[in-house]
Amino acid sequence: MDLKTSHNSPVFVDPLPSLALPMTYTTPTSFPSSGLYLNTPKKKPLPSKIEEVRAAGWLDLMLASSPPRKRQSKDFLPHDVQADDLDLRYRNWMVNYPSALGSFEAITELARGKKMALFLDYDGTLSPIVDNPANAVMSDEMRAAVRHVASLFPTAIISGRSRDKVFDFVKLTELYYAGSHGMDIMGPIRKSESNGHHVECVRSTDSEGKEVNLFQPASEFLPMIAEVFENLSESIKDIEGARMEDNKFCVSVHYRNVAPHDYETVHQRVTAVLKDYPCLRLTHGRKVLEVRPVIDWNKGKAVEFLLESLGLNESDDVLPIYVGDDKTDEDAFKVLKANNHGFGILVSSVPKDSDAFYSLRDPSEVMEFLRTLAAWKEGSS
Ligand SMILES: O=P(O)(O)OC[C@H]1O[C@H](O[C@H]2O[C@H](CO)[C@@H](O)[C@H](O)[C@H]2O)[C@H](O)[C@@H](O)[C@@H]1O
Repeated sequence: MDLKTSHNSPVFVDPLPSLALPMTYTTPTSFPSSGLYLNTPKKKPLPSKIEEVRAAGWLDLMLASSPPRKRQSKDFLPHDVQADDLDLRYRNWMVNYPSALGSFEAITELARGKKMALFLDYDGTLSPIVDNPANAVMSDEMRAAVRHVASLFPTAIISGRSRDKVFDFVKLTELYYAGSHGMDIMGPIRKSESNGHHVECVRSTDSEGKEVNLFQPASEFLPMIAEVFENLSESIKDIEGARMEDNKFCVSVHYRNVAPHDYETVHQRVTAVLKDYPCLRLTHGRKVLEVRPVIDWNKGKAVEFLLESLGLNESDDVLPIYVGDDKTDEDAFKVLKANNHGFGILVSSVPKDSDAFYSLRDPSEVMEFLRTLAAWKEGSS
């Protein structure tokens, strides 16, 4: 999908294969009017051949998504040779994406004399990937490591989950939280009232009564998201292992526990429901299809927004670091790279292309990195 609006308007480019739709759709009765909203042009029916190719693209993504966890991959590998091959490929890949732990000295060189700001994804970064999303708890050790860095640097968690849910897992009041892929941000009261995004914030209070800014650029989509959640739940209810998750401004359709021969059915059912919702789009994460509003907002924009709120956006003496494992985190890596302002760290145990600069293998390495960062900061101040 490649929607480009006229000059001065938001641009949204989605690198993923387009949905095999909409063939036709009805205009929703309540049409969100947010300035961030991108009008989807009416599409002509596509020839069925192209539809098949596009659907096949999604199927490939669904099959390839999310590497098996370590224990499982050993079960699948018939020979140690294959494990060695994987390891060799990983080590070759690390030439381009060096370990943030192995390169810690270089990172501290970059950080010297600068204010650091930390942005952390949740699933797959602070908690390991598990079969049931409700069980993706954070360990006490990880919580202590996050609390420690948050006492030393401004720290935010930016997750695809709803903000409330991610807070329930993390339970730390000293952080900022952005849920629903950045569409629900509870951040500090902005230092400057001028804002390049021309967005509106609402004053609110956090769980401790502290004054905060609440920014929800997709709030007009809430009724539509609630409706699509119901329709999708109904539509996939007979697919064994498929699971819905309500993330407030977006919806997840999980297929981690679905048999691979049913992946196509999951995709078909989801796209069939979405035909009636042209202002919602589908993206793909780790064994999850994510439905969200077509607005020009993502984790990258959330990082820019939070940096601005913290008064850290226009200064050369700031080093933002974003740690994440998923495709949606790439938007944040891209922003830091494009602005030449800080860098991303990709959490991955397999080689993959990324706009991150460094890598870490898994959440346990993330924890070690956070601890090392805190120890360095304390030792240097
Ligand atoms: O931005 P994130 O914090 O990484 O959230 C992205 C999605 O994460 C969760 O799903 C993923 O983790 C689950 C628990 O380990 C796993 O079961 C699932 O297969 C993964 O895709 C979350 O449940 C989703 O709603 C988020 O969109």
